[in-house]
Amino acid sequence: MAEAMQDQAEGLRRLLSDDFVRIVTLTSGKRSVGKTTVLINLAVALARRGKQVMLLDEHQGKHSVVGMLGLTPYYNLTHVLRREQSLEQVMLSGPEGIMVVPSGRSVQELANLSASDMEWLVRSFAQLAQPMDVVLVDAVAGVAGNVLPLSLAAQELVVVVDPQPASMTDAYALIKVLNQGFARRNFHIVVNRVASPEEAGVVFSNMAKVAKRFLKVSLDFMGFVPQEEKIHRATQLGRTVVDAFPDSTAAQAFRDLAEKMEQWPHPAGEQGQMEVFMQRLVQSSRATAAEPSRTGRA
Ligand SMILES: Nc1ncnc2c1ncn2[C@@H]1O[C@H](COP(=O)(O)OP(=O)(O)OP(=O)(O)O)[C@@H](O)[C@H]1O
Repeated sequence: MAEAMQDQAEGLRRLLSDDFVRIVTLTSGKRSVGKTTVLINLAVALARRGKQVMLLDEHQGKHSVVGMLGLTPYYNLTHVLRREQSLEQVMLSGPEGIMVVPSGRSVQELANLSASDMEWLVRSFAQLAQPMDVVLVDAVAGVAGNVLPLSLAAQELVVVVDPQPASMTDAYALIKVLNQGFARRNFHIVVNRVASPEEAGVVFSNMAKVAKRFLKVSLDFMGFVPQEEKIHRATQLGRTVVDAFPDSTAAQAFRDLAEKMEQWPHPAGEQGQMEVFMQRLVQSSRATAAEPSRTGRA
C-alpha cells in the first residue's frame, strides 16, 4: 500500500515537473556522409538556444564526437558499466556546455548486462545532477547489429544522407530494416553536402517517392546543409562551424535545423525520461543480439 502511494507520488512529481528529455539518434546508411558533423553542430546550435545537451557517442578515433571536438577521453561508458567510474566522471564538457559521453564498446556489452548492472546503468543516467533537455546519439552507419539498439531506443530518428546515389540507396535499406524488422515508421531526413536548396529538395523527394511506394513510413524533410569549405576548416580546428564561423551559410543551416527540432511535438505515449531510454537500449540490444535475422544480417 505504502509502496503504491509512493509510486503514485513519483508519477505525479514527474507529470508536474517538465523533465521531458528529447532523445534523438542520428544515423546514416553509409559512412562519411557527415553525420557526426551534423550532430555536433546541431548540438551547439541547440545549446545556444538555451538547451542542456548531452551527446552519446559510439565512435572512437578521429571522426568520433570527442575527436572532432578536440576532446581527450580518459574513460568511457564501459567504465561506468564496470562501476569503476561514475557517469559524471566519464562525461566531457564541450563547447557551449554540451556534455559528451564516450560510449566506447559499451553498446556491445549491453546485451549481456545482469539485472543489477542494468539497474546501476539506468540509475546513473536517471540521477544526473544536471538534467538534460536533449540527448543526441551518434550511431555507427549501416545496419550492423550494434547500430540498431541505439536507433531503436531513441524517440526520434534522423537519417543523414548526401546526394550520392549510394548514400540514398543505403539510407533506404536502413529505413527498410528499421521499418519492416522493428516497426519504426517516422524518420527525419537531413540532406548534407548539397550545392543548392533545390538539390536537397530533389534528393528528399526521390527518397520519399520510393519510400511511399514500397514501405509504410513517413519521411519528414528536416532540412539541408550546404557543401561548404568552412565546415571542413572548423573540423580541422577541432571546432564546430556554428561556433568558429557563425556568419557562414552552413552555421545558419544548423541553426535552422535546431529551430526545426524544437518545434517537433512530444511523441505520443513517450514519457521522455532518461531511464526509459536506457531501459529500452538494453532491451533492444538483447533483442537484436538474439534475433540477427531481423537486422538482415543472418
Ligand atoms: N557539408 C559539408 N561540407 C564540407 N565538408 C563536410 C560537410 N559535411 C561533412 N564534411 C566533412 O566530411 C568529413 C567527414 O564527416 P563526418 O566525420 O561528420 O562523417 P560521418 O558520416 O560521421 O562519418 P562516419 O560514418 O565515418 O562516422 C569531415 O572532415 C567533415 O568536416
